[in-house]
Amino acid sequence: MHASPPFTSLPRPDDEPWLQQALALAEQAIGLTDPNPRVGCVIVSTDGRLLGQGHTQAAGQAHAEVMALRDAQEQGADVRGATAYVTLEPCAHHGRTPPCCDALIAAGIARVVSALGDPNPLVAGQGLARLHAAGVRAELLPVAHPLAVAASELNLGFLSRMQRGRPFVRMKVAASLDGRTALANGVSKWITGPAARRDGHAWRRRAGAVLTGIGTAREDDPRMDVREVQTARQPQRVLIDSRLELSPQARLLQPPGQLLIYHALPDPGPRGAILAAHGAELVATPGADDKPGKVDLAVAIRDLGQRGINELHIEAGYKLNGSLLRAGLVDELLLYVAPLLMGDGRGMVDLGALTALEAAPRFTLLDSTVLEGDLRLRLRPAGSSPPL
Ligand SMILES: NC(=O)C1=CN([C@@H]2O[C@H](COP(=O)(O)OP(=O)(O)OC[C@H]3O[C@@H](n4cnc5c(N)ncnc54)[C@H](OP(=O)(O)O)[C@@H]3O)[C@@H](O)[C@H]2O)C=CC1
Ligand SMILES: Nc1c(N[C@@H]2O[C@H](COP(=O)(O)O)[C@@H](O)[C@H]2O)[nH]c(=O)[nH]c1=O
Repeated sequence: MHASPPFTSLPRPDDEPWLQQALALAEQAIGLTDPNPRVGCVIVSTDGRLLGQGHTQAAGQAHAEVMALRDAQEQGADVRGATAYVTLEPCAHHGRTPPCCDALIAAGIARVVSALGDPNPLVAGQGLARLHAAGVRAELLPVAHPLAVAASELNLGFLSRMQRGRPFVRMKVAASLDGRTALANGVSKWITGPAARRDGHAWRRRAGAVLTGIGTAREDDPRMDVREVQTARQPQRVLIDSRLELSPQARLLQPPGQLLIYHALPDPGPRGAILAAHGAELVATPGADDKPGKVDLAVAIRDLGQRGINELHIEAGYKLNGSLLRAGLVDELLLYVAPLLMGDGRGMVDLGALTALEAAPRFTLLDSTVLEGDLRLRLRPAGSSPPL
């Protein structure tokens, strides 16, 4: 969903470092802006001086363009005639804050270079059109430009929600060399080392919600919060618990008011009442006839999109992982492999017995990194394309 020409144009060579800087600012908005996108803005004078910069704040607060204009003002810089580099098309609509386009126009900005068009089909292109109509030179990078790709990777969750109505789903798994995620008796702490676990928390922090299954809740009594890295807010915690079997003593219910449970019961009954009294929000999403008594995972994930969740982080056991993968609901696999063998035990993903390799899900490797002796692989389903 991008504005049509005449806006699309290749950046000039001297634009690229400023766009990179705007992207670096946008990265600072990770874990802060949900449900809004992560946006950075840099304002530069015609003779190449940095006048102001900023990134989007928490939802309801200032957007990147306003932060950059404020920064310039605080420094006494005159932004008339300057160029604003933004990682996402400035908004033209009144949301919780006034339109950024108007702020840029009022400040006398002469040129706006945007890495990405607004993916919201209801408003796409309107920001650039409004700037253009006000005499501002509005430019948009071609979608395949590496800086446009970097901007969309940073906002995959927002793009996914706008274009597919559901979050970008990242499944995290910590496994042994022989692909085990728990011993046969359910013990799984810890397979990976501290650096890999800290890295896992950085990915939790990035997400608007962390989702697990009742099997994991039962065996591990996990907290599913962000503790190992600093964060401005905790992601929403989500449990798939078809029959509302969660113990009221579960750590997921602490602190109260932060757990969302999808279940499949026609009537939540006394168990539901107890969980609700412990602060859980219960949502019935019963499956269709082929999965009676089970949560409809696609419906639950779509509901999370409606609640403003851009990136959804899954940390579940092999059963739920298998159901999500088979339903085509997984966009990325974050796999930590630790150098140990665990013998008989639980695998990563329950796919049942496949009879042909053609039916085996294949992945494309995005990147790999070593974290103090553990290996992290980031993979996407082969043939899938990100929601650009
Ligand atoms: N190393 C790692 O990265 C991790 C390891 N683990 C380990 O995994 C083990 C738990 O695994 P597991 O029991 O598979 O736990 P899960 O978290 O996968 O939860 C299992 C539950 O998910 C439900 N489920 C599966 N598919 C669906 C569906 N389509 N709709 C609704 N519900 C569904 C099942 O419900 P139903 O019973 O109705 O079929 C089942 O009860 C523990 O030992 C834990 O330590 C857990 C997380 C991460
Ligand atoms: N065993 C294992 C992981 N397991 C995941 O971490 C969860 C515990 O989360 P918390 O209670 O917040 O600390 C657990 O339920 C499971 O989902 N993660 C890893 O990075 N490495 C590991 O070796």
